[in-house]
Amino acid sequence: MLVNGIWQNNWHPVQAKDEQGRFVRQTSTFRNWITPDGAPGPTGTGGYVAEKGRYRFYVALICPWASRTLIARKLKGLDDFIAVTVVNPVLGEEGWRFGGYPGADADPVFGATWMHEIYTHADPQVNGRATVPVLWDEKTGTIVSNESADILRMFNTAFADQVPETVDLYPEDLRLQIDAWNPEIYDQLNNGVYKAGFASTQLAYDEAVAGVFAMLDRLEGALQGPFLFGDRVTETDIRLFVTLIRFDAAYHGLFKTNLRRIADYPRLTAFLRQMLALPGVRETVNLDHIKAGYYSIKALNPSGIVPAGPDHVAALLGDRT
Ligand SMILES: N[C@@H](CCC(=O)N[C@@H](CS)C(=O)NCC(=O)O)C(=O)O
Repeated sequence: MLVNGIWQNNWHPVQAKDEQGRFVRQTSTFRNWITPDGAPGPTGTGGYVAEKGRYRFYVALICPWASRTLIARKLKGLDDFIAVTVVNPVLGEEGWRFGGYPGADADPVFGATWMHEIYTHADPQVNGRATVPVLWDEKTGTIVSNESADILRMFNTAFADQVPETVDLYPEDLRLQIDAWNPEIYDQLNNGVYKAGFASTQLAYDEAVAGVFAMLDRLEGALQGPFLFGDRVTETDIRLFVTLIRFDAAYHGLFKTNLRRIADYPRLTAFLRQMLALPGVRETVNLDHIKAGYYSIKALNPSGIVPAGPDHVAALLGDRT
């Protein structure tokens, strides 16, 4: 991590924990918004006008937080508006790095080696972890946002008058439901699997696993299909999808969330198929990056061996049974 813009060699790839051994995720540091006219968004300062080609998006395909924003970019038809740079899925000795793995890109802006260099270009005194995703403004040379929940929402609205795509991922009439489900799904499931995986006490692990499966059971009961709130796909579906699609291949084994697989839940499995059938969503799922990335976490898998299976994405797509 970075302290006053200096990379710390004693950083720990596992994030902070509380006194009971529970994993604690850092909060994001850059919270500005791209808006149609550059007016400030709900947080941060203004000046970030929705201009085609102005912004670059740094992501890791292993990362569920980055992936939820990549899916929004696809569903909103923003491929030609916002360029993407994919980092190496294996967290290196100085965090995320560029290139050196199939499907990982070089940094086209600075030719940087490490993601933390992008952070110090934005703010030479920056403090905190060099996380992905990062939304970079090529015009002012800074980070607009490194908070995926905000980025998902700004992709929903900022370029709306410039693209033909009409899908609304945060529609007015569903906001109450979306705002009620999002934090619970986040706490028990999206971040819940990490709390199980990085627990350093039995108590913290037991608590987290109970939360994960309580939420999966609840979702299995609530999903009438095709999506959580009916016929329309919303940001809650995207937030749910990114964890479910990683579950059987990574969390079930590495994070020990192994009471059941998603494949054991018929409705959650049908939901995954629906999501994968949406335009562009399949392209955001890279099982090789997901497995290589998670199984390279030395604290959890010292040998670094990546398991052979399962190829559940192919199974979901019907390539194989
Ligand atoms: N609040 C952030 C969290 C992002 C996050 O934790 N990203 C992880 C990868 S999935 C990361 O970059 N970790 C590197 C580190 O913590 O050093 C968001 O949702 O955008």
